[in-house]
Amino acid sequence: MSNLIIKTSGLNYTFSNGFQTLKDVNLEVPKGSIYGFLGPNGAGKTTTLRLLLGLLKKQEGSIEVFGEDLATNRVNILKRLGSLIEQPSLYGHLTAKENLEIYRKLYQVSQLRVADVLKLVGLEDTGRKKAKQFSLGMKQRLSIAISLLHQPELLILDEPTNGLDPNGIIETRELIKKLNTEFGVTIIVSSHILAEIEKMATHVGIIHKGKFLFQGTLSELQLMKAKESQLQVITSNNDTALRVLQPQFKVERQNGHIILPFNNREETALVNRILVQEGLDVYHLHAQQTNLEQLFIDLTTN
Ligand SMILES: Nc1ncnc2c1ncn2[C@@H]1O[C@H](COP(=O)(O)OP(=O)(O)OP(=O)(O)O)[C@@H](O)[C@H]1O
Repeated sequence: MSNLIIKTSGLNYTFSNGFQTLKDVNLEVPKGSIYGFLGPNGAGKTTTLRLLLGLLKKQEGSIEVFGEDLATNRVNILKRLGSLIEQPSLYGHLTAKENLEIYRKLYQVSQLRVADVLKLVGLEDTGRKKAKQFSLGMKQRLSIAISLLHQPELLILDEPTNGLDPNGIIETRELIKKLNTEFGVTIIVSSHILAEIEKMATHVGIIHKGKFLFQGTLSELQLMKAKESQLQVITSNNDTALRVLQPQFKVERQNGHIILPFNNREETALVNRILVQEGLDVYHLHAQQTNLEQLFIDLTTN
């Protein structure tokens, strides 16, 4: 059996106004991953996630979740997943426990589970405090607690850190990581902030204008881009440096620097050795690590 928890093939989706939002989306979420689903606003993330939950009716392509066809096994599939697409209604005048108690009854889950999820999201000590007095991060953790009541194997979170203050963002991110590493929950989390995904995802899918631009592990993404990274060099005599490096490297002059492709640290050390052996002073030797933010811009503007 495949190790994919979600697999879509050739998903297309057009809204009734004729706007094609998704174009041949092939989403592959491996079991056990934190899958960062990245894309700028309007890229098609929410539409994709709503399709996965059966909240929008599929038009073209196929959707498999847990190896089962969503079209024919929706109820079974939904029993095994939790989601936070729109905020669940929290009752401001009730405590965390009382809020959970309401949803527990709705989902027909054992009473014992309330204490479990409260602990899981770190709200076990909130006692009589009402939800309306919670910080944004605490409210978000309570919302996630609700989606965890029925012990889902898969969690689908649409922009869970959106609108949170920095503390709330950290709390939510740490919770996502904990659910994944300690409890083995596979999580697909959407975001338009690359740096955010970089801090928690194991796998990444980048969507832009309804099309996938990249899908793979976070390190594959970094590796792909690192190949285009550059090493910047400034020495006491750049003409000489250019001459001695030329036989071995593809060197160029640029704005008072010398630049060459950055491949690995060993090559950086070799460049340094060659220059020093030539009697040059090396003032600056800097590998311009491609920052994923830049990559995101590259990937979405091409
Ligand atoms: N009900 C609708 N009718 C028509 N167009 C829609 C509808 N819902 C969304 N769209 C359009 O589909 C595109 C994708 O929207 P979607 O919400 O999936 O994007 P997103 O990546 O989740 O972005 P955001 O973070 O802004 O929600 C957008 O251009 C949006 O305007």
